[in-house]
Amino acid sequence: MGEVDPAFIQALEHRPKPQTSFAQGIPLIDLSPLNSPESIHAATLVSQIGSACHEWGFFQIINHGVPIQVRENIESAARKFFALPKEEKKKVARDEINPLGYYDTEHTKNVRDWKEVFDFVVRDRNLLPASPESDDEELKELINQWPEFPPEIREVCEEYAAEMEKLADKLLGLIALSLGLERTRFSSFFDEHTSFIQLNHYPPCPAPDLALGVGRHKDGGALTILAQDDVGGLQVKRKTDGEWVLVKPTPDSYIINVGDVIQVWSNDKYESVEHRVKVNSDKERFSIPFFHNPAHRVWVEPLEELVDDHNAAKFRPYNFGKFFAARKRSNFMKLEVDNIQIQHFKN
Ligand SMILES: O=C(O)CCC(=O)C(=O)O
Ligand SMILES: [Fe+2]
Repeated sequence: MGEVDPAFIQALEHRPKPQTSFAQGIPLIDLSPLNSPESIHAATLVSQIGSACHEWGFFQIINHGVPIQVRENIESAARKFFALPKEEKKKVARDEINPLGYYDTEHTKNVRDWKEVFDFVVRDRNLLPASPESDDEELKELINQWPEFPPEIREVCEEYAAEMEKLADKLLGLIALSLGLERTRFSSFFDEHTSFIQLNHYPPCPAPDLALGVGRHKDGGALTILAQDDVGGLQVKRKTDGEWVLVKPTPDSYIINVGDVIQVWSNDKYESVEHRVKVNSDKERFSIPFFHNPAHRVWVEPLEELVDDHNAAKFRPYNFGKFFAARKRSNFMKLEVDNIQIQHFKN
């Protein structure tokens, strides 16, 4: 196995096949009708979003309204930060008390990911349950740790986060409409949202056929908005045939995916789809996901409008904060048990 620590090695059935071509058919959706006064265009957009959520669980958007400069600023700050010596990055290392900051030890399904990360929350000093235990009512504050270098990092991250909140609001409105609900149906769940942003760096890997940048997983929040660079590596498990397909990078676009919470709210009409990240032996890759999560107090369950006598609720309610705390703990260290999944709440 040469230079690669066995902690990174995927089981045989999860190793990526060599793959050079990009997938066809992942929907590319133009959001410009949102700025058009003609509602006919907006109706087409809503149906495109609905089909994409139903058929793929993933889509890309263009003309999304996020200024290119805001994205370039955070991308450039991320490159500068990850280029620092490890000792410098470790000055803002996360630990068991504070889960935010820098780390290079994430595990997905108990195999180590080939990446380094800087995490921050969008609402600083936000509250989350202190532990996943249901009888523990203690809450803890999430506090961002900002690096000293590059000096602009805090400002550009906060500017980017504000744009992501606006975009997420628009997307949630479209998703609500596509389910036949009011545009603002989801709004109250996000009043004190626990959304966070990750700066990801995937260094070149000497064993790209054995390790993964991020192992297969589903996102546990409501919605993810991902900025990926032009290297490529994100693979989605295509619903029609279960094949892992590579998402083609499109300049100035964002990749959107439905998370577990929308799967539950929609009572399985939309599905949170598995995905993973392939690494590369010669190129490093950067990506920036924004994970839009409800407030910790929210009990996630199928929406009453989408449940009736013919369509029973497929999930029992679960508390979002406790779910999130359980996920965070299993990412932090290698555990002997599988991490929590919405399947555990299936009726
Ligand atoms: O880097 C990427 O392309 C995706 C990362 C991802 O899926 C995640 O962090 O949840
Ligand atoms: Fe993900």
